[in-house]
Amino acid sequence: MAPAGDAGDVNAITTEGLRKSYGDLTALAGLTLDVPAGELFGLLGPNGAGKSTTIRILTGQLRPDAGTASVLGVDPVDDPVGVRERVGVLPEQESPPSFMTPREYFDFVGSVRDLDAETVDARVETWADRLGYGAKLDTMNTDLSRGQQQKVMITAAFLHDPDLVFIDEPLANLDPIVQETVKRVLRDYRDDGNTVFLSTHDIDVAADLCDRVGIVREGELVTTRRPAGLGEERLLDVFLREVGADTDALDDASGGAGAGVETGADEGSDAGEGSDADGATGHTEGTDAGPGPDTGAGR
Ligand SMILES: Nc1ncnc2c1ncn2[C@@H]1O[C@H](COP(=O)(O)OP(=O)(O)OP(=O)(O)O)[C@@H](O)[C@H]1O
Repeated sequence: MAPAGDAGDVNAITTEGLRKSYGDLTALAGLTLDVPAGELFGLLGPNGAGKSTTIRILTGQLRPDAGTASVLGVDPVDDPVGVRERVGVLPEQESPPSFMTPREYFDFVGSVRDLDAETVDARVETWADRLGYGAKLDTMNTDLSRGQQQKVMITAAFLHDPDLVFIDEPLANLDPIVQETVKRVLRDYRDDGNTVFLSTHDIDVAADLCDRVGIVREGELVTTRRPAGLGEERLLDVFLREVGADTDALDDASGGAGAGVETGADEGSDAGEGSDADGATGHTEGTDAGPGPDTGAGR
């Protein structure tokens, strides 16, 4: 774990002009962002906006076509293994291996992570207790519920005690009780001085959980906001405006709509037109009613 004093001192993640295309399809169109160490950051965007692509590049699974990135001071393009050694990763909808029990899976992860057996046992006990699935440690993974499998995957992502974790859609398909447990775990982890980078298309999750939210639209970061500092404005309103949503198509925007909305390419976004608070990151920083200007350089 990172020493508590490190929080906010440096950026855990920096990207500059990340671009990625799959054939003719542009998934990332120059994504620039900074995430300070010690922040619980959420990348929020509609389906297909480029969130998973961003995480895959930052975790060294995918090479960008252009642009630069630094993760805990390591370049994920030059040294993808170095990044993966330092961070925890929980991809969307990942399940533990069907032919193992959780305990066997953690032993496997521990050996890959070069952890001794005592350390693995102690950490597994702590995490299983914390997430409330200790009685299932020797049950086949296929016999676990979806929520229990997600808890196993969370434990695996945290097993080597990384300073930074990437989690793609952390609460998808989890019941409200498990969601609250996972939120608490992520907040506690942040409170210990570590960094969380999550992606979601769920505005309520982003608003409730994240210190700061970056809204991504068609492969570009169009604004960042601190949900706690929004005042009367709702993150939903900011999201709908920034992604250029066709609000006429929404039956009732105030009823939690927004996830999965279609983007209109040229409508309603002020991408790139607002004040650029830090001048260096090149993206629009939104009005921040929080403790100070949201420059992306501190919490
Ligand atoms: N391997 C691939 N080959 C071709 N196209 C891809 C590939 N991976 C992603 N894409 C496309 O790139 C775009 C961005 O995808 P990405 O998965 O990064 O979006 P996302 O914001 O994570 O979406 P979601 O919220 O639906 O998971 C989408 O249009 C997607 O169809």
